[in-house]
Amino acid sequence: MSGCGDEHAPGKCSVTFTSQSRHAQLIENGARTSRWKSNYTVLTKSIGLCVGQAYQAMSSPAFSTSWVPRVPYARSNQPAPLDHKNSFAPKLVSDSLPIVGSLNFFTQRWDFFQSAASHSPTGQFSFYAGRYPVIGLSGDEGRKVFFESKVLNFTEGYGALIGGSPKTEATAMDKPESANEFADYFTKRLNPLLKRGQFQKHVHTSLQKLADDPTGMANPFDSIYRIVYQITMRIVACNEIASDPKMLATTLKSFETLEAAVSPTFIMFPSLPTKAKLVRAWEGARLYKIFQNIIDDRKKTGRRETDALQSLMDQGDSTLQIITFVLGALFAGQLNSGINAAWIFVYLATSPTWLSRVRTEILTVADKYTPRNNNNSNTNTTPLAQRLHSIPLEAWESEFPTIDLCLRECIRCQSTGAGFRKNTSDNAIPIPGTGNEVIPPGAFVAYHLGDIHFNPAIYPDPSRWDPGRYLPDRAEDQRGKHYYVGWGSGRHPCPGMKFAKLEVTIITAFWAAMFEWENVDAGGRRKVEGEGRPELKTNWNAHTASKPVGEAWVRFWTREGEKVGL
Ligand code: HEM
Repeated sequence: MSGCGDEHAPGKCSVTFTSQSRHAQLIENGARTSRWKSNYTVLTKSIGLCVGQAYQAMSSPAFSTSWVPRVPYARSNQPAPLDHKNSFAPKLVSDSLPIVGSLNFFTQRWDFFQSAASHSPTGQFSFYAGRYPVIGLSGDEGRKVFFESKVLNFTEGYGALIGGSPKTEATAMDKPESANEFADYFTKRLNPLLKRGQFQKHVHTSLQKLADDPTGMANPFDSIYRIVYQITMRIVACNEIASDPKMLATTLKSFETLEAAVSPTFIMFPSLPTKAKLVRAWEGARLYKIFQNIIDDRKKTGRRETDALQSLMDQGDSTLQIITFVLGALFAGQLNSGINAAWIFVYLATSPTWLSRVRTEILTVADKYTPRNNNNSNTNTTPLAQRLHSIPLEAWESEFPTIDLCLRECIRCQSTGAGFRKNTSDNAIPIPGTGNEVIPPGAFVAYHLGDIHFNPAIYPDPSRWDPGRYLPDRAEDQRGKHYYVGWGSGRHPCPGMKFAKLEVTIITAFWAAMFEWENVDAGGRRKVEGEGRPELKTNWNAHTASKPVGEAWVRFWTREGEKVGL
């Protein structure tokens, strides 16, 4: 494999994704001897194919080399067809076409999962996504296997079924849990960055700019989404981009193009040069180049900044590790955090009860850290938003349980996608409760989060946004194992949760402290909506958290009396 350190490998070498820094070092050495060759390899093998895949990018801390012996098809790039006669794979769905497999998996994902599960006697089923054999899991037992099995590989599952090809002969075969190593690496890098994040300052400044807009109208899926992007860029990446509106816009556009460039044909025919693949290679290369130029410039000129990029460089991380961390954080976090941060405002506008609870919480915490004034009267003229600057990081993390409930419920309502894994072991994995059904070696596995989150038996009236579900008297999420999987569960909990919660909590608190708002149509007319039932609809067939169906507008104005507190 060119440009990936062949010269270091006595045997066959392939590009895989592991968290082994030794491997990253080999890549770096390769890059020094043949920079263009290496860039090209990274571009095609890593950025073009993988950066557009949020989870896979997150799980690829280093574009590393490995040379492992040839292995059976469970580990090969050629998926073997399911053998229903001998392997006890669950029932094959009826709409499986040659070559393309089940088209509804691509076009009507949630409908497809529901229908397939309901037509199988055990609730488990098989289908093909293009040429990939997939076992669809559902129900308590299916969910347990999905989230708990040690031999189901996270990276390879997402790699193939989000778009791109699974990695061949991956070291993950020998160490199925290598993805966790990355999660550890990621958490170690992320946590110190959060400490000096100065979130409040950045959020307040961005919202003040929004307040200057004379129309008093905003699309939260645009403005809040951008604020999340800018903060994420500041916390996990570099000042050069975060402080430059033009670079922010360019990189966000590349990110969105990459994110959108997933087509069924891309998954069905991963080796064909489809348009989606070319777009991803092109945009991925642009992003890669932008970061590489910044790193190179700092190294060449000795210029230093106080930002995440600098601390990663100072810790001796390689360029590839840095870029993988930064892009990985953006791809795993931006969509989920940006979309959910925007939905919170839409939902809160429908619910005076929860908005009032949120405001009470904000005021209580503000009062705790910045009493209204010394003689304890209500005459403090410091704006509430200003007072929020004194709240310490630890308090933002732990003293906003109401906002946390609101976010938790947003995530449940927006969990439209499926999770993926691959059985990379040589053994069939039994699915308990099905008699003898198994996940054959080499098969992919899919679990739709809606199976639990949209289940009316677990979450009554599931399309209604209702944070009270999680209060102790109802505790709908606590009545069974993995009943709430919005932050992942079992073997792959989300390492970005703390960061995402912090971001969303601070944005929500500042927004609610500064503004009143209501959901309106494009002409500014107020929508008539039931509590927790916005007119905007979620596309439950979407593949990830996504912008709502139809245009989303809020009309907002500065809070009366804001200057004297609530
Ligand atoms: C509201 C925001 C977020 C939500 C709802 C969310 C949700 C999730 C979920 C459900 C998983 C598990 C997927 C599975 O089991 O198949 C996951 C994993 C992951 N998330 Fe998040 N996430 C969010 C934000 C972030 C952010 C901001 C980052 C990084 C900065 C991040 C990084 C990751 C990584 C690296 C993994 C893979 C963990 C592993 O390899 O074991 N996430 N996330």
